[in-house]
Amino acid sequence: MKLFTAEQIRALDRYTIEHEPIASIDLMERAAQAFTDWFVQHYPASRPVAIFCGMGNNGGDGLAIARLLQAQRYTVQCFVMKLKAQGSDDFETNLQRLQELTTVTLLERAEQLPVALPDDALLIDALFGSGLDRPVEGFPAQLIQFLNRTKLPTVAVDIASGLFADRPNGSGDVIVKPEATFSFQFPKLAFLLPGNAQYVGEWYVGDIGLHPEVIQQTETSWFYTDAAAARALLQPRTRFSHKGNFGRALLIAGSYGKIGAAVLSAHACLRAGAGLTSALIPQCGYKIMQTALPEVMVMTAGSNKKIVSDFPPLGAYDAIGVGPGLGKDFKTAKALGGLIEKMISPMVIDADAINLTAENQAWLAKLPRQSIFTPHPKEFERLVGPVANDYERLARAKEFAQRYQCVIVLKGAYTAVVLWNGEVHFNTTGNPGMAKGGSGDALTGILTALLAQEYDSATAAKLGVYLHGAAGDLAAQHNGMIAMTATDLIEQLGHAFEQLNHA
Ligand SMILES: NC(=O)C1=CN([C@@H]2O[C@H](COP(=O)(O)OP(=O)(O)OC[C@H]3O[C@@H](n4cnc5c(N)ncnc54)[C@H](O)[C@@H]3O)[C@@H](O)[C@H]2O)[C@@H](O)CC1
Ligand SMILES: Nc1ncnc2c1ncn2[C@@H]1O[C@H](COP(=O)(O)OP(=O)(O)O)[C@@H](O)[C@H]1O
Ligand SMILES: [K+]
Repeated sequence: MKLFTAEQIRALDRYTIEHEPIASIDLMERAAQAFTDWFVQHYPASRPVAIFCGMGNNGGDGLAIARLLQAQRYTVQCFVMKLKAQGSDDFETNLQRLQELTTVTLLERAEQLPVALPDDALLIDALFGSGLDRPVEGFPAQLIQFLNRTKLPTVAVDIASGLFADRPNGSGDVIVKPEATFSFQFPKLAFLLPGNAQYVGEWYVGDIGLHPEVIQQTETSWFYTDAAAARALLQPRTRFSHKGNFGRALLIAGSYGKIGAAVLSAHACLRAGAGLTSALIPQCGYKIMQTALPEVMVMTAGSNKKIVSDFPPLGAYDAIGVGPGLGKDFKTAKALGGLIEKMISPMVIDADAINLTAENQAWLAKLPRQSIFTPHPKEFERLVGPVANDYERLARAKEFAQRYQCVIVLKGAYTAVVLWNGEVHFNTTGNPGMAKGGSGDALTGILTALLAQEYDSATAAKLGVYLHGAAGDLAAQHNGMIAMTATDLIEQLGHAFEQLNHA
């Protein structure tokens, strides 16, 4: 699915108005109706509702929502933040329509705050939408601070007031903190960035019927991978397949005390469908791996029993994943540098292999094209240096992926898969139960398995990240987010594939 900037969404609105055609006031009514339909499913009519409206089209939505909720027997109080004499045309029309039914309270200055609200009120924030063009100051900021201080559950219309849809806010910006956001047609880029979590809450998207043709034609480099998008990436496994079709995968992982990382990544590799899974691990892990995973072929190499310090010829493998629990011994580093020089097919580079690459930046030029890096935010900063905010992180990842023709998987909630062609694909699966040691090791195994099955790097990364999160979601259903482990996630991979197959 595509993601668009606020400016592009405005253009899509305009095109729809002109070509559907539909009057802009009717498009606003459609948006307000979509919000209202969602709202009545989530919040009971027994709770009083207070709606705070600005004077642009977001405020116009708020006024229409007030009228529609009243028709659904909600008790609604409506406030308009009056900053100027005249609002947008559709705001004014909706103001008139509402005032024929009920009184609207105008808020113009700080002395009118605090506004008395029932203890069980639900707040709807329709002060500013995607038309926000500067940080909020003065009276609007005081009003937002008041709303946040009430601690009453708040739902944002389209986007929380004060939050920029597609560029960074300043650290002191005043922004509504909603428990949920209901957005029109598309999620905003801002929703997918970790720094904005408190300004988004749970987000939902409602279809308002923007013109499908123009959505298809409008170019973007931002996407998100939902079930339909992931389903389209899946290759069928035919009746006549044999293990040779599904590739030989190798994990290079583990060190003394971290053999578990090697076991987890090899286990995930098996469950993600590699034909043959091998592991190159330190000698001290030999029995552990053979016992834990009899399906995995194990090699040990090097004189130091605690680390992997020597790589035998590895030409026989279709895909190699390196890094989980590997450690950063200088002998390991030397062997890894040699491997990177020799390899020609894409590799998965995770954890300590990322940290070692960060310390040996000369390797980057020699890296097989289309290799996949899987850094969490700290590992990414080791690779490229400090970044100031989520937007800069994405920009730096794009630069890096383009320069070294690789894929960067920026891990976190809404993991971003950044491709060498400049595309960014946000993942939609996963949950905080995965923020636990071992989840990342599982991802490395999955990606290596998909590369071994001849998925190209971009597809492997998008599909693998989706399946990893989907398996994490199933593990959370069965074990709960608190108790679930990386092994639980891996054991759900089969169900995650099945679920996707039938999506
Ligand atoms: N036809 C459309 O364009 C549709 C638009 N919709 C709604 O329209 C919204 C966008 O409407 P608008 O473009 O009118 O924008 P807003 O409603 O976000 O408000 C923009 C107004 O606020 C002013 N403003 C911006 N930042 C400010 C600040 N920091 N302090 C004080 N004033 C500030 C602007 O100068 C402008 O007058 C969307 O978020 C959505 O809710 C929906 O009704 C769907 C259809
Ligand atoms: N809140 C969250 N929502 C979704 N996925 C998450 C969340 N927190 C962590 N994850 C996922 O869990 C994995 C953690 O990986 P990583 O940080 O490398 O941990 P480890 O190395 O301990 O396994 C990543 O794939 C990340 O995207
Ligand atoms: K809003």
